[in-house]
Amino acid sequence: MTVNLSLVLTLWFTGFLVYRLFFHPLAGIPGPFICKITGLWRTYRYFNMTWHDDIVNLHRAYGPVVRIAPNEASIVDAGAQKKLYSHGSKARKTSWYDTWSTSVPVPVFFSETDTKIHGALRRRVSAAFSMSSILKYEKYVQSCLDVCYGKIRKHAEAGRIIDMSEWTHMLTFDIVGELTFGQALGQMETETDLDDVRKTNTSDIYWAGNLGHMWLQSRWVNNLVVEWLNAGSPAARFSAWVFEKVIMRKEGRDGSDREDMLSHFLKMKPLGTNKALEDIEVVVESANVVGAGADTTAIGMRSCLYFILQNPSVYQRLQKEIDDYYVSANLQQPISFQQTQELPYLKSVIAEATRLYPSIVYQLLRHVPDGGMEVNGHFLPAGTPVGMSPIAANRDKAIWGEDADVFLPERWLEDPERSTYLESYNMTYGGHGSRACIGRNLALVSTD
Ligand code: HEM
Repeated sequence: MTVNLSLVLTLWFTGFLVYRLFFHPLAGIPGPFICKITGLWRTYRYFNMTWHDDIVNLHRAYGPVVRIAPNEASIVDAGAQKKLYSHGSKARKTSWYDTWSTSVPVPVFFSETDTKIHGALRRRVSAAFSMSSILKYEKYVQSCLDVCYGKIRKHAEAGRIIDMSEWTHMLTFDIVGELTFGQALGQMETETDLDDVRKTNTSDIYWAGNLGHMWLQSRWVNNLVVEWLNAGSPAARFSAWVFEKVIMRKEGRDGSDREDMLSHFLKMKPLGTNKALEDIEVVVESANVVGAGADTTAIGMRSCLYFILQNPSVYQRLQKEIDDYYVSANLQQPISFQQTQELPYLKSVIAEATRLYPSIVYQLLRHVPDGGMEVNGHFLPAGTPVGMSPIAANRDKAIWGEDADVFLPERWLEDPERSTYLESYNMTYGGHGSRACIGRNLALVSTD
């Protein structure tokens, strides 16, 4: 009996290996041997936080289509990019995104895979993210910048070392606080991680993102046992923090009397026709802004600072462009976002820095749409999970040229046609389709 069982298991395992290696629909796609057998290598690299290098190296080694797990291919290809991430794309998000929804009993528009429901969810909040809405809030962004500069100046004058990674993080959390809840989150004022909101949010993103490919996904960390042992899982603590803010606003206890994103969310129409808007729907949307907007924008700012400080000539040219503008416009107050749009070099430095180090580097997973897709001679059947990593796409030499890895703001200034072409392939904000970043305007106003 024991012999028979081990024989059956051996035969099953051999058949399983032979299928994955030779007969699977993705068998002909190149990639590391281990990835043809298991997805654990990719998941390990996600956890290891080296994916930004791994995925670029994989494409350099294996070409535009790489099998990164038995059932998953990574792509960098101009045609595929348009099919997956531009307007009118029929490609749906995969169940990897469920990892962001597990603790919430209502649809979340970041992770919703049904295109109709996603469209309705996105439409009801899109006005709050439009450029005209964000520009109405610009004075609150500026007030955060004033606090930031004032504090940094004081530390600099006292000869202290300033950790700009920390300051950009505090700054962007305060900005999203101003815009979402009508008040800064006290990060810069106290120079601490007040309420542990940054730590909780970072930990939530780390676990949810990395557990997305695993069975049970983020339930490994968002469950009653973890909550009991740890006074709340990261997601539960983060939601509870947002929930408290929503309830305080509803009960008039938060002291805010101005229009902000939360007031927009409280006026949203519920999705079901004869239902009342539930508090949890408002919590989800508010959490989206803080969760998806603060960390990403801080990373964008760090990318810009990194390249400016690494390149003294860029620093000098930028300084001159800004100084000249102040003189020619006889500007007495801080430059506004719309005025920064008249500074081509500044815009190109930001575009180039965030191209090379985009804030999100994981695979933006989609199912291949009906009819399948041909990429670089490989046929990918309909339904196959495929994805592009913004960093791999943004360093694709076929689009960006042999100098794709070089920081070259001038590439955006060569001629307007070339710059429009490059922007149409820029994946920093997830492409240009219906699932691209809704917070891009806020990110730009904060960074510029
Ligand atoms: C530099 C800053 C930012 C970058 C680089 C960035 C990048 C991205 C990317 C790549 C996606 C696509 C994700 C995917 O397909 O899996 C995305 C989606 C999204 N972003 Fe951003 N983001 C930034 C700032 C923000 C801000 C400030 C907010 C909120 C105020 C925000 C809210 C969202 C939301 C809600 C989605 C989901 C959109 C949907 O599925 O329809 N992001 N972002």
